[in-house]
Amino acid sequence: MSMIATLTDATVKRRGKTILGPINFELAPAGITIVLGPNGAGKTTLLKVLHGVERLSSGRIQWSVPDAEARQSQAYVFQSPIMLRRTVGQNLAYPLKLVKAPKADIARRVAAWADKTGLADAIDRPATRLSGGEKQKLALGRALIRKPAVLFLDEPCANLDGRSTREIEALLAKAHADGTRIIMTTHDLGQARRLAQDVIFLLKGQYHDHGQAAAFFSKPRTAEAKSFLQGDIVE
Ligand SMILES: Nc1ncnc2c1ncn2[C@@H]1O[C@H](COP(=O)(O)OP(=O)(O)OP(=O)(O)O)[C@@H](O)[C@H]1O
Repeated sequence: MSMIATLTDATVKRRGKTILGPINFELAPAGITIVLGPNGAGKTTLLKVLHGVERLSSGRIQWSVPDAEARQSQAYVFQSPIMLRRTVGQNLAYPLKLVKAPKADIARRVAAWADKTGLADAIDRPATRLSGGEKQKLALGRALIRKPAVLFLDEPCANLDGRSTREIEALLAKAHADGTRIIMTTHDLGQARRLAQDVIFLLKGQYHDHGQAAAFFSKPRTAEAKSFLQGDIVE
């Protein structure tokens, strides 16, 4: 299922201050979109708005399917994933239990995803004891196990070593190849270059630029985007 999101004057205000918007754009139905921008630019807020967990102060967001259906077919991976105080296998099984999948189906898919995430040997271990990289892979497996149409990720590789980062990027590339639409934030420009098909560049809560990744990285259109890519402080 492909879904398009349309934002119309989408604005988020907190304590009287506008932290996002007004933003107008249409999110294409496929691909890997990377949201870039300095700290506090509104990246997390935009992701939450798209997923429907951050309330708009004004304007609207409309998915091309009814809201409940859109939410059902989306998954969100937080920067610091919350693990259930249960085993790795039970964490993977959780989203399938919520939708009352048949037991045999759950067992089969949990085994497959433990394998895909490199956690097969840890399947009976408490999830809270995993390393940071393992937790993030588990969170990703738990998000992908229902094959979401859209997957949001907020800095999925923050504080991870190169090996875990590479493994997570491989899982994301595979999910994308299997038809999941990916929208993620990262502070890692190398990662953005490796994964992005298009880039949304936010600045001070504004939708500053949006373009194909190759063009954005090789020929940024604005002075701010250029400075950002050079590693300068942009505010
Ligand atoms: N509940 C809130 N109340 C007040 N201000 C908030 C709230 N949530 C976020 N903000 C502010 O809104 C701005 C945007 O925050 P957001 O987390 O979306 O930015 P970000 O681009 O994801 O930042 P970072 O790269 O640091 O994660 C920041 O200035 C933040 O301090």
